[in-house]
Amino acid sequence: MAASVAVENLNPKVLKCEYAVRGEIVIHAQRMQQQLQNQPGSLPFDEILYCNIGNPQSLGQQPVTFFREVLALCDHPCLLEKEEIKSLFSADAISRAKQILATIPARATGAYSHSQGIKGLRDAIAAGIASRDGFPANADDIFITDGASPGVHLMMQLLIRNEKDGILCPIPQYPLYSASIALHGGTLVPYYLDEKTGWGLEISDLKKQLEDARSKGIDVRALVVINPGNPTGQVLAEDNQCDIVKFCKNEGLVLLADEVYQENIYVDNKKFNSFKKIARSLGYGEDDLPLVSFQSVSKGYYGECGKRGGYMEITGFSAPVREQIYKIASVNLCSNITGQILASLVMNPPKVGDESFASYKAEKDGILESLARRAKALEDAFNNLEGITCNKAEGAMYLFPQIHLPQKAIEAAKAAKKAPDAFYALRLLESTGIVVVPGSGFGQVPGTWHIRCTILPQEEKIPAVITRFKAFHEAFMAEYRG
Ligand SMILES: Cc1ncc(COP(=O)(O)O)c(CN[C@@H]2CONC2=O)c1O
Repeated sequence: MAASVAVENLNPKVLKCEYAVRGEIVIHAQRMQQQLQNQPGSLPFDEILYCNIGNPQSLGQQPVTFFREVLALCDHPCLLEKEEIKSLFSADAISRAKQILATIPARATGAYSHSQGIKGLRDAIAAGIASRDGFPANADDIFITDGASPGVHLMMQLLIRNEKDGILCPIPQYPLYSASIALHGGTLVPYYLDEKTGWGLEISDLKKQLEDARSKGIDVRALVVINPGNPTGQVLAEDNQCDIVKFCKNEGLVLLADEVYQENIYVDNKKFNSFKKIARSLGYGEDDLPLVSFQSVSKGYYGECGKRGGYMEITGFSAPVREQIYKIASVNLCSNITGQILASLVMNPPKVGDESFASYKAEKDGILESLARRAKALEDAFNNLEGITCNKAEGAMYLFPQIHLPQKAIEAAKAAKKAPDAFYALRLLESTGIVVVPGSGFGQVPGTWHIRCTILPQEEKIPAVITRFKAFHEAFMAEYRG
């Protein structure tokens, strides 16, 4: 009997969806990793180096002690009754855990919570936002989510009615956006970041792309901005942000501000400004601009990807629309409580004077300073190689070098039925065990080819990554030089 379920009879939106961060190169790497385990010594390297995904703790980064102390105590509250607890946990972690448990009905982290998240934790998140921005934030505007991803999907589900609804997205973009737009049957309206100006965003290009889409009957609903950028690593200048906010207000667009890398800033001449702060600084209030700000516990210096925590702050929507957003959130009942607690902690870390502040700050600074050194070392290494140009990683966790491939390599890729950058990434993997994502997985100016490489291998491994990469690249270019 023919299979009742086959690719041919699946939802075409699922078939259209792509997510390169865990695509064909990574699948091939996992097969090679299995081979290394079964047949040690059978490949020209002894380990696979996953530089494809922003997953810091999988590459050895340690979690922040204070956050984990609080999580442990919240998940096993009877520990708090034991006398020896004082010798095992810091006093401020103990008091923070008690404070958090007091906001959880029945002190039960195993119970469903409010569909937006536990009110006391949303209060803490709102207080953290207000402290960061210098403008008020409201707990009722916060939806705590299982990472930023579900928040993005929820907003695409809300805004996209059919393929005539468009979402303006940066190119290169983080493929959650193209995947979610495809899954919800909408249209991605691209705006190109300018590699020559450090991935700058030109309002004139936004306007041109918007008008072009509208001329084709596309109802453009929203503008996605990823700041700091993934895969591009740029941090937007404040005046550029002001122009973006004004553009959205003037064009009647929802601003979807992806700010998951807000703590990952590596250059002294840039700082993170939330779009909420920019909008309020321009005098725009609730009635001027629908703005959704996404945050996550997966990035920053905490890197708690697997705990699945984050939030979206929703402002500028009418009460009836907010009710619809709440309704969608309630279908999933609630996000996981560990992620909720962690989201409140990253927005309210230890302060000066707290017992844990010194150790917390040492851990935080140590991680961020090391990330900055790794970013610089890899950027310099890429720029010292023939046929590679690489913009600075001002923030986030990635470098996105352009590979100027010889024509012969492009022809070889064509013969292999692969995009040139995927062909290059596969050869890199097979030769060195280094896993990167081809630029075609993020979108790029036609005729340019890139790879995305994380800055996450532990610092002591970076020289080996550079050595291996350099040897491969020089051999590859020699093989295909015209
Ligand atoms: C810009 C951006 N937004 C949202 C997310 C989703 O994060 P969470 O759902 O975990 O909160 C990521 C994850 N970064 C992916 C995952 O690792 N590498 C990446 O490019 C991201 O880079």
